[in-house]
Amino acid sequence: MKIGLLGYGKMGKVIERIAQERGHEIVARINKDDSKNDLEKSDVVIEFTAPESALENLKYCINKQIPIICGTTGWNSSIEEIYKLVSDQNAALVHASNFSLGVNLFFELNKRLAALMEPFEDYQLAVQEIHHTEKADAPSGTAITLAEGIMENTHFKGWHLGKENEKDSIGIEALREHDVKGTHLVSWNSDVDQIEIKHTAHSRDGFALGAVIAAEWLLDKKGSFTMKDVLGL
Ligand SMILES: NC(=O)c1ccc[n+]([C@@H]2O[C@H](COP(=O)([O-])OP(=O)(O)OC[C@H]3O[C@@H](n4cnc5c(N)ncnc54)[C@H](O)[C@@H]3O)[C@@H](O)[C@H]2O)c1
Ligand SMILES: O=C(O)C1=N[C@H](C(=O)O)CCC1
Repeated sequence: MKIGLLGYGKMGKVIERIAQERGHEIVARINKDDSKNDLEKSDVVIEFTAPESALENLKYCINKQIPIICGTTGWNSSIEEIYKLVSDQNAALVHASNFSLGVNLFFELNKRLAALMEPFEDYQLAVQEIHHTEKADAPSGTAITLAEGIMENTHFKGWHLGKENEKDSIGIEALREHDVKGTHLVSWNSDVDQIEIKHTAHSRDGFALGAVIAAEWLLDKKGSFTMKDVLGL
C-alpha cells in the first residue's frame, strides 16, 4: 500500500517505521507549509499534525477522495461537518483520539466501570491525564473520549478542564511532564477505598501500529469510522 504522511513529526516518523516494517511504501512526507500535491500518489493518507491544521487537511483529502486516517486531536467540535462531507463525497475516514489497542480496550472498561459505579453515591470520580510538555492541546483527546464514555453511563452531562468535578460536569486534570508518552487514570474514591483503572503508554508504537492497521482496514471501504469499528469492539 502507498501511504502519504500528512504530518512528519513525532508520530509521522514512528508511523513511517512501522508501515515500512509491514511492507508498505511511504510516498509523501508532508509538514507545515509543504505542498500537498504528492499526497495524490497515496492509496491512503495518515494525518497526525496539529489541532488547528486537522480540519483543512481532512477537507483536502476528503474532497479529493483520498482515504484518510486522522489521529490529530482537538477538532472534535467539527465532527458532524466532516461526517457530512465524507458522505457527500463518498469518501473514507477513520478518526480516533487514540489508535492504540490498549486504550481502546481501556475505553470499554471505563464505560463498564462507570455504569457499575453510578448507583453508589459514596464514590467520587477523578479523571487525570499526563503527557509530554510539547503537547499543544489540553485535555488530551483520549481523556475527552474517557469523559464521554462516563457521560454515556452516568448522570454526568459534560466535562471541563480542571481537577474538581462541578455538579454534573467531570473535571479532567491535565498534567505536563517531560517525555511522558501518554498516561490516563480514572479513579472512583470513597472514604474507605479507591477503585482505579490506568493506561500507560510506554512508547508511541501502539498509537502508530493502530493507525497503520486502520489504514489497511479502510482500503476497500467508504464512510466514516472510528477505531472501535476497526477493532470490532
Ligand atoms: N490518535 C492518536 O492515537 C494520537 C497519538 C499521538 C498523538 N496524537 C495527536 O497527533 C497530533 C500530532 O502529534 P505529534 O506528537 O506527532 O506532533 P508533532 O508536533 O511532533 O508533529 C506534528 C507535525 O505536523 C506538522 N504540521 C503542522 N501543521 C501542519 C499542516 N497544516 N500540514 C502539514 N503538516 C503540518 C508539523 O510540521 C509537525 O512536523 C497531535 O494532535 C496529537 O495529539 C494522536
Ligand atoms: O502525544 C500526544 O499528543 C497524544 N495525543 C493523543 C491525545 O490527545 O489523547 C493520544 C495520546 C498521545
